[in-house]
Amino acid sequence: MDKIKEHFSSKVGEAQKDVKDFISQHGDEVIGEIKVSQLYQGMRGMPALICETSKLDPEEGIRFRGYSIPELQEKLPSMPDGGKEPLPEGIFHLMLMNEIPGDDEVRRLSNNWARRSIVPPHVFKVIDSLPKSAHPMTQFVAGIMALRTESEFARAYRHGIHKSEYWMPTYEDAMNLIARLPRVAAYIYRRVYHNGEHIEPDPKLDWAGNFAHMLGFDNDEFKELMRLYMTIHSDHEGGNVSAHAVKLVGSALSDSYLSFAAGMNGLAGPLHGLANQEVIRWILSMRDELGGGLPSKEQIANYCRKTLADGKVIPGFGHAVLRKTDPRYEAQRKFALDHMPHDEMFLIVSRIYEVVPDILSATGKVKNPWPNVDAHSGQLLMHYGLTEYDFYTVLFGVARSLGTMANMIWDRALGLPIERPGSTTTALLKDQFGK
Ligand SMILES: CC(=O)SCCNC(=O)CCNC(=O)[C@H](O)C(C)(C)COP(=O)(O)OP(=O)(O)OC[C@H]1O[C@@H](n2cnc3c(N)ncnc32)[C@H](O)[C@@H]1OP(=O)(O)O
Ligand SMILES: O=C([O-])CC(=O)C(=O)O
Repeated sequence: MDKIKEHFSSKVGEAQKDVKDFISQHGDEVIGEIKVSQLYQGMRGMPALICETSKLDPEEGIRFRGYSIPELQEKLPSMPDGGKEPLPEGIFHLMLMNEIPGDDEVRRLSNNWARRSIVPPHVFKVIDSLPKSAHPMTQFVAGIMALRTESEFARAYRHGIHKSEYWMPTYEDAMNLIARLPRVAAYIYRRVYHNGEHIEPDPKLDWAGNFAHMLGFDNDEFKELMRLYMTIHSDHEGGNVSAHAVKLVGSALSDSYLSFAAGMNGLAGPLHGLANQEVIRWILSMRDELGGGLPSKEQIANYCRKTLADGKVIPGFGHAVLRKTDPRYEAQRKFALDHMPHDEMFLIVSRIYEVVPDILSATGKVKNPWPNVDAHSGQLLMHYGLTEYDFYTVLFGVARSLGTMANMIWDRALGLPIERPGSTTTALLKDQFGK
């Protein structure tokens, strides 16, 4: 057993007992009521899941195991040679172990993932069999499904593993998946946008630094951006579409590959992760229509009104839970202010921020007029030359493996059952409430 697994293993027994005792003491307490309207509104506001790794507060935004993003930027280890941004290895350790790691623990994770990172050749063949025009998320999901031949959980289950040990092969699958995703993602990027000129991994680099390297961006500032990007996109409590899909599919004891692919299919929807590519598409088409340059506030306002009149959403704004500017947006804005305050796209994104909330509020129906994480990420990537926005959601997907896989290991360790909520019909509800 590797040291990381041993460390996790030491936490399992106590956590199992803690949850069991808690349920036996408080299992009958009532935590809320459900309104009819919530059944028609995407179950908004109904606590229905356990997710230990992070919690979203509507006003404050995300906290990972209790820590806000600025706190993580201060407390999580960064690169030893003057790095400022948190290493994604650190947030994974925090989510899995519920402890802020030290430099040694983060280095151990980097090395562990580097050792696990070899992608079997058939995965590349599966990706190569798709047309290059297939959306990068289609290629990504195909690659993840092809990786499934390596599932240790599927193999162990077939051989009759005892249920108390499910978390062990799940840990192996989760760690292997996280280790291999950057290579799969970079392969897709180089295949589609750089004539298939692939770049070999550099196992001496950290996980995000190596990812940037394989994508073809060896500039140190871009690597720092990738570390921040991977950290802040890693998790957003349990109910968002991608995390919930991973959890739901995983609850049927589908392995990490099947479950993560399901989550990625959800992330590829334009109301969820794909919004980050839609933001850049929307800005570029606004700029084209206005003949280039920095649009005035009035021009942006007119373009927003036209978008709404056409029955479309303004991408990057609004949120199902948040009721203020997303702290992930703020972290990215700070990165832009520190590194590229005069970048034209940044100035456009900033001006959009000044205009859109009033326009969305004026509709009288949008519950949160403020920007979310997706309103900013594309601008930062564009600045460093990663301009192929159809690829952006793949980056988001690689990051989301950290939270969803930490959760999956815990779900198996706690022996959580198959998910099976009830459903009802409008006719039955009408009967219940006297028509
Ligand atoms: C990583 C992430 O997934 S972050 C979210 C990324 N998605 C986007 O940025 C897409 C744009 N935003 C949206 O579509 C929404 O705000 C969502 C999907 C994020 C949240 O949806 P909901 O919780 O249903 O939002 P809300 O309750 O405020 O919706 C009420 C109405 O306002 C509309 N609305 C919400 N946000 C927007 C927006 N940005 N532009 C236009 N209309 C909006 C909804 O479409 C809905 O209209 P309807 O009553 O005609 O159907
Ligand atoms: O929380 C949500 O519903 C969407 C979101 O911001 C995320 O998953 O990062």
